[in-house]
Amino acid sequence: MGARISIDFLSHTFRGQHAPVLQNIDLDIAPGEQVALIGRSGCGKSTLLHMISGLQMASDGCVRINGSQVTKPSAKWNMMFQKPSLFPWMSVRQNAELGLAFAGKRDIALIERLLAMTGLADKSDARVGDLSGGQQQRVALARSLATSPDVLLLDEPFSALDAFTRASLQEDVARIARENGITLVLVTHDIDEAVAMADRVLIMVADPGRIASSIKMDMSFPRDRVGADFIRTRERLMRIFSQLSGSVVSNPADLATSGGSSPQAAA
Ligand SMILES: Nc1ncnc2c1ncn2[C@@H]1O[C@H](COP(=O)(O)OP(=O)(O)OP(=O)(O)O)[C@@H](O)[C@H]1O
Repeated sequence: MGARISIDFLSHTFRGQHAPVLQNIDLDIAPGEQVALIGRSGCGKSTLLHMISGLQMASDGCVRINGSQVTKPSAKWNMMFQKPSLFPWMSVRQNAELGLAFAGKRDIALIERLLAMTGLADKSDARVGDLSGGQQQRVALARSLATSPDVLLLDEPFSALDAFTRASLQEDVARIARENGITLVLVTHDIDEAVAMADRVLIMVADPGRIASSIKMDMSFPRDRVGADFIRTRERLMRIFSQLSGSVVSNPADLATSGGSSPQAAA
């Protein structure tokens, strides 16, 4: 079942630097909620995600998952990155089993179920090195799910994929997380991705990195990307984003470019 993530007045300054990269992040994410973090390049999204995962500790404040302070990574809150770190010479099944194997466990039936759930049933014995980028991301997803995580933390996991593969993975990950009650935090540059997957979108701004706006996505799942609700919501997000960053965002996938002055307002 999903976990509650509480972030209490978290601030961070990297060693050797004067200005904080993150300042006073105060955030509560409900169990099973799916949250997308969007913001210009360099505003601190990945740093915040790494702090939620326990890969990095904040200089002030803390992250708690189900009330316990996060001090190190855990198989209960799994990260997925843009590049899935898989063993290319091993089979899909062997890679999917790795998370469990590290925990000293084996559950063949579970792995078969996860491979079916992630659309890899007919690829179990294939060598991972022979798969496409999208299929490799599916293997990484199956491996992450094998330890029954409470939380999935996704750092631009689909950004290297073509548009069709990306859309199908976005739908599958959102559905699987929903069906299993997993809390999901997604870092993305892509407004469409945020609207397609999230219950709530958080807009981060830079200098110092902070959450400037929190917007609920009031739409049912699965989301119809060409429907009026989707298009209206995407335009509303782009408008809020443009106001906050002081520069026009005309393309839903163009937050990757840096720029925009330091915003003050919170929508
Ligand atoms: N280990 C580090 N030491 C010093 N500065 C760092 C370190 N890691 C990140 N930074 C700086 O912190 C800021 C935020 O980086 P971060 O990667 O969190 O941004 P981001 O919003 O995820 O960017 P992007 O969207 O481009 O991935 C950047 O200015 C970056 O240069």
